[in-house]
Amino acid sequence: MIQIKDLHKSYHMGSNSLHVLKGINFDVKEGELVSIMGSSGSGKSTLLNILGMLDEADEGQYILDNVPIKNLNEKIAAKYRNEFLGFIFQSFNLINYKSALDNVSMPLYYKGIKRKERTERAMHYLEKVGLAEWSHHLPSELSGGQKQRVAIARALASDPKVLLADEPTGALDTKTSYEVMELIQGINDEGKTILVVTHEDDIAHMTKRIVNLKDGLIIDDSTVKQVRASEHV
Ligand SMILES: Nc1ncnc2c1ncn2[C@@H]1O[C@H](COP(=O)(O)OP(=O)(O)OP(=O)(O)O)[C@@H](O)[C@H]1O
Repeated sequence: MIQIKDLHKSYHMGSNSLHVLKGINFDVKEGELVSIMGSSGSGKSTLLNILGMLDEADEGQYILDNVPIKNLNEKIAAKYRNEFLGFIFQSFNLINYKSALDNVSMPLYYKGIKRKERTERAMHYLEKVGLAEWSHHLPSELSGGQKQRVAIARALASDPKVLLADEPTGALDTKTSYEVMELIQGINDEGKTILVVTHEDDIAHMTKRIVNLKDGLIIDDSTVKQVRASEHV
C-alpha cells in the first residue's frame, strides 16, 4: 500500500538548513496497523506530512497504492489525498458550530455526494463509533473521547485506503486513550491500513508494528504482540 525509498527532507532557514529525514525506507502492506515513534524532533510529523501529501520530500520515492507521489499538480494531489487518505488529529479538528453529523458528512459534500446519501453514510459511521444518539450534538457538548470518535467517523466516511493518525490520543486521559485505540484496533481488524504517530509506548504496543525514528533515521522496525484494550485494566 505504501512504499517509501530513501526519503530525505531538509528545512531551510536563511543560510541554515536542517536535515530532518536522512534516508527513510519502509513499506506498509494493506491491512497493517503501524505506529511511528520517536522523541520530539525526530522527524515524525515531517514524515507524516509527506505520507499525508501535505508536503513533499526533497529526494526519494513515495508510492501510495501504486501511484508515485511526486511533482503532482495541486489539483491532482488534492484528488489523491481525498481518495486515498483519512486524517485523525490530536486536537480533533472538528468544526465547532456544526453538529457531529454535519462534521462527518462535510467531506462527502466536497466529494459531490448528494444530501440523502451523505446523511445515511455519516449516520452509519457515527453508529460504528458508538455515537448514533449524539449525532445532533455540537462538539462542545461532547467529551474528548467522543470528539475523537466523531473525527474517526469523519475520516472513515469517505472510505480512504489509509488512515493517518497524528497523536490521536495525545489530548485524552489514559482510559479514554485505550478506548479510542480499541476503536482503531477494531477498524484495523476489518482490514483498514492505519498509521499512528505516538510518543507513548503503551499506545504503540496497541498497534502491530512499531517503527522507531531517531534523528531522521529508522533505528528499529519491529512487529510486536498487539496489546488489546481489555488487557490494560
Ligand atoms: N516547517 C519547518 N521549518 C523549519 N524547521 C522545521 C519545520 N518543521 C519541523 N522543523 C524542525 O524539524 C525537526 C523535526 O520536526 P518534526 O516536527 O518532524 O519532529 P517530531 O518528531 O514530529 O517532533 P514532535 O514529537 O515534537 O512533534 C525539528 O527540529 C523541527 O524544529
